[in-house]
This record gives sequence, C-alpha cells and structure tokens, in this order.
Amino acid sequence: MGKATNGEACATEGQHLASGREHASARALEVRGLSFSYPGGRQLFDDLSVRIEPGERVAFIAPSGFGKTTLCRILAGYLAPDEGSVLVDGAALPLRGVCPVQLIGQHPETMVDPRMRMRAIMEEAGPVGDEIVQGLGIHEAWMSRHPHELSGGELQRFCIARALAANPRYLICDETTAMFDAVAQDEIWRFLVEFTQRHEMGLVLVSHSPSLVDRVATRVVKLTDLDE
Ligand SMILES: Nc1ncnc2c1ncn2[C@@H]1O[C@H](COP(=O)(O)OP(=O)(O)OP(=O)(O)O)[C@@H](O)[C@H]1O
Repeated sequence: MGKATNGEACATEGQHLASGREHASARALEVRGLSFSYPGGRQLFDDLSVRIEPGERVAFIAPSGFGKTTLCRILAGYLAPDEGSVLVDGAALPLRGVCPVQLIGQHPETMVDPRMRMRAIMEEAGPVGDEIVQGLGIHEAWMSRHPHELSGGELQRFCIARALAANPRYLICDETTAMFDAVAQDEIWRFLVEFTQRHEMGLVLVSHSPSLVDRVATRVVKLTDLDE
C-alpha cells in the first residue's frame, strides 16, 4: 500500500505525509452516497453514507469480507469511489499535501519503504515529538535499523508514530493492533485514546475484538444497517 497510487485523492503515501502540517479545523469526516466495486467484483457498497465527528471514536462492524478495509481505504483516499464522495469539513480530500485522514492498516510492512531507515520513515511527515516516541514505546536503538530488522509490532509502532506526526484530523485504525499481545495492545490504545482525545482527532476503528471495540469506541456503526 505504501507506494501504491490511491485514486483521485491524496494520491500517494508520500503525498499523504509530505509537507504541510496545517489543515483547517475539520468538523466531520463524511462519506456520502458511496458506491464501490472492484473491477469484475460484486458491488460492495450501494449509496452508503456515514459521518464521523471530530473527537468521536467510531467502530465499523460488519462480517468478514463485507468491505471494512475497502471503506477504510476509501476514507483515507487510497481508493476512489465509483459514485459518491468523501468530505472533510465539507471539502474533498486534498489532491496534494498532507492528507487530513491517515490510515494505519494491519500490515505495516506494506506501508514502508524497505530501503529507508526507521527514523527517516517515522519522520516522513515531519519531526516526531518525544511524547509520541515514548508513548508508543519506540526504542532509540530501533531508529537506525531497516524495516526488516524489526518485529511486526515494532514496525507498527513506527507507522502509528508517522501517522500521528502528520497531524491528521482523522485516524483510521484498521486492525492496527491485531499483531500485539494483550499488554502491548493495552499500552498502545491507552496512548491512542488519550492522544486523539487531547487533539480532538476523530478515529475510525475496525477490529474483530468485541472487548477492544467496547473499550475504545464511543459509537458503533453496523455497516450492514447502513447499506440496505
Ligand atoms: N484489491 C482487490 N481487488 C479485488 N477484490 C478485492 C480487493 N480487495 C478486497 N477485495 C474483495 O472485496 C471484498 C471486501 O474486502 P475487505 O478486505 O474490504 O473486507 P473486510 O470486511 O475488511 O474483511 P475482513 O473482516 O475479512 O478483513 C472481499 O470479497 C475481497 O475479496
């Protein structure tokens, strides 16, 4: 996913993270009238609309294969809808500059350039404060390594740090902590909930763990109820 183009908006991972840290304060992340199917595939969404307010933590619930990951990728501008739009504070996702919607997926190895060292990867969007580094338990000794010299969980901590450093208005967490043990998962979510609350960031959560959803989400959206 890291280097893949992603449709009409926020066209590459680089553009997701490049330059500007400033966006107008967003009042909602919305998808309106979304229809989408992969080429040759069945229709995943037909006129789906959903809205996430700043500061909300919304869990998307649906059966496996329904399209949760696809919806996350559309919200973050990696895939363009066939019909409908994604709006942040009433405006389309920007074509250039930093994307106000940052996606942290389940497979961090697909989100990084394997030739880069971890500090450079983490700082793709700009400097990363000690609060984020410490809050995510990132060790100084990992900074000079390449991605293949870290565990999946260690690499994921860098991907989370990089997304937060982009100063997004909305964070999309698609099975972001599935590779962590219970203690590490708890540590990461404790930090993410506190950080997003303090920065009034909206958060979308996709997880197959009901206890995680219970703990983190302020609202649960059953996608099956929206897409009828
Ligand atoms: N790049 C792709 N090209 C074609 N079909 C795809 C592609 N990615 C996903 N699909 C299909 O789209 C459907 C939705 O996939 P998606 O990964 O969004 O579902 P999901 O709800 O996140 O599933 P899970 O809970 O199992 O992770 C699936 O049937 C899948 O096979």
